[in-house]
Amino acid sequence: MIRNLRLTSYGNCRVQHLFAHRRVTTPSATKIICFRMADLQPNNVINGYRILSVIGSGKFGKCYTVQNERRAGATMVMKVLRNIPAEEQAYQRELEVLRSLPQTYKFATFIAEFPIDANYKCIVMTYCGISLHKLRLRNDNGRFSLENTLRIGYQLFDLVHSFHSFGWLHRDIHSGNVTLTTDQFHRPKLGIIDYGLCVPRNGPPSTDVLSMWNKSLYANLGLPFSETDDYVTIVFLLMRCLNLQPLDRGDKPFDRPLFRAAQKAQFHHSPKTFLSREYQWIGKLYTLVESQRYTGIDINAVKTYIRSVNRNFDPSSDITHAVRNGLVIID
Ligand SMILES: Nc1ncnc2c1ncn2[C@@H]1O[C@H](COP(=O)(O)OP(=O)(O)OP(=O)(O)O)[C@@H](O)[C@H]1O
Repeated sequence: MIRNLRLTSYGNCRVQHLFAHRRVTTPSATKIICFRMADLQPNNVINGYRILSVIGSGKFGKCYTVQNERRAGATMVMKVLRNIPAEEQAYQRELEVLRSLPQTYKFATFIAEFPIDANYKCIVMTYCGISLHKLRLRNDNGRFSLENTLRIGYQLFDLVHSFHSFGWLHRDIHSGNVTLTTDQFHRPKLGIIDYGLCVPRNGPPSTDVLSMWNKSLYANLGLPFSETDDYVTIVFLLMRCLNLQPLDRGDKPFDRPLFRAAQKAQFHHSPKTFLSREYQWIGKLYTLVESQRYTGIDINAVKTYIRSVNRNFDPSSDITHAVRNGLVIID
């Protein structure tokens, strides 16, 4: 305990010292700045935000939960990113999307932005809860129940539809970017985060090759990204919820883009051959979503189909969760 306190206060001094020097504009003062990621420890204060804990790291940086030091209350997220040209576009896009979205539990929204030094910068945004990826790994069998998977699918089609209505295609929907949060009535709901890969919905066609397991065949081939490609990723996310990896059979080089595209093409042609009998519904859901590629999604038709998977069960009901050893879990 005492050791922790010492470490914390060392870290605090260092960061405050750093900001004191940032206010001085002489060249010699600039040289003193020597921020390291290691300075971001629980209890340190950066620009008025007190760090609570690390919640994740990704391609672009590290994320922390923080609280405003002066107005303790809501937990927020601080994303710390390296200041390098290769990441500038994603950084600017994330800011643009955060600023454009309405204040709701469904999406992260903008709170603040500031540089730490010449090498690092931060975005502070609203906190949207725990990712489905983390929640799934809390279960011994690494999966959610069929009922909760259907509830997740039922909600996600509406959620992505709502995201599109604000003018963006997400392009990176996966279980690490979908969170379990609560609405204003404290009911469990899903949220979508991480907007660095977004493109405007009605902008110039985006033809990046997105060669990833959870992306559509079309995105893997670099064809213009459309709403349908975001919806197709929901189908792959549902497979993950059930810990299914039908495209990655372990015996082939699935990590190679060309091989992956070929596998995707086979799946696209005949999803049922990749899935056992109890999971045929996922293949049919995939085909239903893809069949609407050129007509525009009919969300009600998709939700009606999800309802039909188990007629004794209502997928619009709340996702069931519990607390085990102090951690929220979804069964
Ligand atoms: N607003 C938020 N609310 C809750 N958790 C968040 C939020 N933003 C980020 N996180 C957490 O931090 C993790 C990494 O954040 P994010 O996905 O934005 O980073 P990234 O560097 O863009 O990662 P990726 O590899 O997914 O592109 C997320 O998986 C999530 O656990």
